Amino acid sequence: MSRYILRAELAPLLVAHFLLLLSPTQLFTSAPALPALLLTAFFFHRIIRAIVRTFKYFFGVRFEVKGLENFKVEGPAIIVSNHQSVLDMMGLMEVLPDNCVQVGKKELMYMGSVGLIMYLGGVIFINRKSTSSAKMVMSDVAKTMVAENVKVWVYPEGTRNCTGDLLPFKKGAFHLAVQAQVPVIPVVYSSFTAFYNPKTKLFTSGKVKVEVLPPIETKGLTSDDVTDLTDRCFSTMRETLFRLSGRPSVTCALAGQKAQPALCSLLPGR
Ligand SMILES: CCCCCCCCCCCCCCC(=O)SCCNC(=O)CCNC(=O)[C@H](O)C(C)(C)COP(=O)(O)OP(=O)(O)OC[C@H]1O[C@@H](n2cnc3c(N)ncnc32)[C@H](O)[C@@H]1OP(=O)(O)O
Ligand SMILES: CCCCCCCC/C=C\CCCCCCCC(=O)OC[C@@H](O)COP(=O)(O)O
Repeated sequence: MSRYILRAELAPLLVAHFLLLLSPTQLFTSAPALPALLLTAFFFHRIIRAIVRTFKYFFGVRFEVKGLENFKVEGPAIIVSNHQSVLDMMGLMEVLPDNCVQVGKKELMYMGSVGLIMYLGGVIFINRKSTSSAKMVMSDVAKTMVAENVKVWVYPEGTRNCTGDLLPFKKGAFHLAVQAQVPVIPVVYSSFTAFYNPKTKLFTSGKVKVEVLPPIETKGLTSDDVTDLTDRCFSTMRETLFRLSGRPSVTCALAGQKAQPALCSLLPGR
């Protein structure tokens, strides 16, 4: 089992933390608690996923998912998706494949219990302010994800963006895919703008369309191909985002070239 996933063996401590009933000593000495703790550790990901998936009923958000079969690639992969708000965590759990960890900014680790859940869940924390340190973490991940058969979920925009469009993609996810020679699987969530106001953080009920797109192979690609790969993925995801959000399609005349937003912002429909 993966080194990342194995962080979940600490999950029983989290249960105690929440329940505030048992001290760590009691936790480990209490014989009746042991099976429950082992079960929690073993099923940690499933438990968290199941809990977060219930949130949609309280928030009135519904998800319509297509293309889940595209996750059925043999072995590891990089999953890239658009990131609009913290509500994405519900969308993440709707489709999250097994043995998949996410890349997150390191500040999230210090969010108390939620940070602890993320740590235990195997989130790979990076320092966005230091490209060199983020690159070092990512190249370590490139080695271990193959050895341990783990999929890695990255938000290539690098920050939340609820404008109905995509921000320029950072290249880390694509370097990672090329270094590990694993496919990139794009996942697109339709725009929340119809039901969510990121400034006031107020939202009404709404439906989110999710599409898992076919894997993009990286076998044989080198670091020289990363910019092209990033642009290709950006164009495909942007077209899908617009289609799912019912926005006029961008047949980006520049898509075959460098289709990053600096250029696409010049197009009609923005
Ligand atoms: C069921 C289980 C429950 C578990 C618990 C629940 C889990 C929920 C967790 C949810 C987590 C959600 C987290 C959301 C976030 O935090 S999003 C923010 C953090 N994520 C990211 O930032 C990822 C995207 N960013 C990147 O990939 C960046 O590229 C980064 C690596 C951070 C570097 O940033 P920056 O310098 O700003 O970007 P550039 O892409 O422009 O890169 C600069 C140049 O460096 C080159 N580069 C980049 N990466 C590499 C690399 N790995 N190797 C070699 N070179 C690299 C890049 O090419 C640029 O150079 P050129 O311009 O091409 O010359
Ligand atoms: C007994 C257990 C009870 C469990 C309850 C479940 C709790 C939920 C668990 C895990 C999911 C929480 C994840 C919250 C992560 C927030 C992600 C997020 O949106 O971060 C912002 C970051 O991307 C970008 O930051 P900026 O836009 O640059 O600023």
